[in-house]
Amino acid sequence: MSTPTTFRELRLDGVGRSFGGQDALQGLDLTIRAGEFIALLGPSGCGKSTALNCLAGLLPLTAGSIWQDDKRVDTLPPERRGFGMVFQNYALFPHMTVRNNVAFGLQMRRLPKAEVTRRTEEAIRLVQLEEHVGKLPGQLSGGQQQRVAIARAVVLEPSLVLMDEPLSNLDAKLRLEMRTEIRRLHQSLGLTTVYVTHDQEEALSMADRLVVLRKGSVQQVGTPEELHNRPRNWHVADFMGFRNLLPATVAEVRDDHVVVAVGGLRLAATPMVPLSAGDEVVVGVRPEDLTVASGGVTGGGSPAYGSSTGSGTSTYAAEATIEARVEVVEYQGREVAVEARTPQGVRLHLRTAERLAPGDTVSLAVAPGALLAFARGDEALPSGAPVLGDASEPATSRDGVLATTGGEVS
Ligand SMILES: Nc1ncnc2c1ncn2[C@@H]1O[C@H](COP(=O)(O)OP(=O)(O)OP(=O)(O)O)[C@@H](O)[C@H]1O
Repeated sequence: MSTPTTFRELRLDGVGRSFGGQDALQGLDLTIRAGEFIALLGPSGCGKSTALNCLAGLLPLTAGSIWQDDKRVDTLPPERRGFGMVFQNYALFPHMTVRNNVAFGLQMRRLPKAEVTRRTEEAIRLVQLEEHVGKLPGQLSGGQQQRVAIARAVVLEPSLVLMDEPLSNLDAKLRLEMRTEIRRLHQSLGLTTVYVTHDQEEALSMADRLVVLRKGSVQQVGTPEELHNRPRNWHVADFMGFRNLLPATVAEVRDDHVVVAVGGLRLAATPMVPLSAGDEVVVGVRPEDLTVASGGVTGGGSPAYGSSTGSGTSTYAAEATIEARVEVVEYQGREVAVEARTPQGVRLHLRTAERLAPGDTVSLAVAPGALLAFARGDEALPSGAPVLGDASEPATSRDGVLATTGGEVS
């Protein structure tokens, strides 16, 4: 089956939608190139589904326009846009077999019987459901049902496929399998796909480009690598796994980094925006970029993991370190997720293969370049953000600054 993409690009121009005067989506500018896989990503209520429904034609716009090359399409009804849709609730016809569910759209188009049969069989083969063609949806697993929904959408050879959290009803293992499956179909059929999810891992692993939304506004558009390495602001960073977000003050501006005062510590950070001394910022680092310094564990806690003197995993042992006391340890297979607190009251999240136990004291180092500094803005940090002691009074001298900029953030 070939799915000819019938446009070069689809352009959203200042697209907005409000409900009773409240903006659910505002000023969405986005150009989707044919063949791209775009993920709309963001927390619940940020406007992802609104954006998708505007694209689909299920919601009229209250601002802006949508263009397929030179043709305006936001004024067309859904059925004339030629887009395929796959939703979280796959809404298959329960009394129809898999074959008939997939064939239904083609029959509605009154295509010749032989063509309906040929295209239906091909779509079923693509989603690997040949053995199940005669079954009713109720006789299939959730993943198989979702495959039927995908076959039903792609059999119509849509110019654009819209997917709204299609995997959220599936268990963790199936979700992983279907991710690969959807990506494979996207590639092999040459589809153009817009995929809504709140799962950053899903978005990063599947999409060519991500659009991060927050409160109805675009925060950043970029490739997975760009968003992962250079989140534009701390809201995007929060979504990209920077679990440690701390309010801080810029103490000094140096050539390629800034020194920030944070919870009684002085740390070197990579500025994500131009900064001056005295600026209020948010600094962020991922749990996996906080490493336990060599020989940096002192036992003393409960034996949940067996307290350890730790052989150390850090390559930055020569640098200054942050002392913290382990409070919570969660087993996560090869690694543990740890919550620890500094004497100044800074709560930190880290991931480590060290066998830590609550009560242990650890010396932590920040991986070079991994601490990023963002403009503060006037919004509260996310709940669960580390708790601070006194951030205004650096306790350590200039010599105690953690050198974190040995490796540039690309
Ligand atoms: N029909 C509606 N009437 C009024 N408000 C609405 C309507 N649909 C959505 N909203 C509001 O618009 C905002 C964005 O909703 P939307 O469903 O697009 O978010 P979302 O990012 O898809 O969230 P989720 O992941 O929870 O589905 C929310 O504040 C929501 O309450």
